[in-house]
Amino acid sequence: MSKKTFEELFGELQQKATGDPAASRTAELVGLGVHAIGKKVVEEAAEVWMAAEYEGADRTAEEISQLLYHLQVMMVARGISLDDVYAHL
Ligand SMILES: N=c1c2ncn([C@@H]3O[C@H](COP(=O)(O)OP(=O)(O)OP(=O)(O)O)[C@@H](O)[C@H]3O)c2ncn1[C@@H]1O[C@H](COP(=O)(O)O)[C@@H](O)[C@H]1O
Repeated sequence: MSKKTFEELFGELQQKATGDPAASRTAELVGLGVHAIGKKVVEEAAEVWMAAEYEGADRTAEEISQLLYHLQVMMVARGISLDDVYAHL
């Protein structure tokens, strides 16, 4: 199992965003744009909901990680920093 913090993943995604879309899912998604990323955010949010209602904690945690990943990709695509988000927490 890989372990990284929310902040470490965000730094990695910022680096990957300008890389080769064939080699990086992040670069591919950023290239596809906000509309495509938004659809993934909604899809992953629904999967979190379904896992939480009908599956175990491990599956729910996995879906939450995928939702957080796609939210971070949206942040990178829109030029939103961690501090921009933390300012609202
Ligand atoms: N944490 C993630 C991560 N979570 C989810 N995903 C992507 O989200 C997908 C999960 O969504 P789905 O279950 O809907 O999969 P899918 O149906 O195949 O997706 P679609 O092709 O239909 O959109 C995975 O297959 C990955 O493509 C992630 N892709 C990358 N990361 C991390 O991001 C970093 C950079 O990754 P790259 O940009 O790929 O180098 C690395 O540390 C990765 O571990």
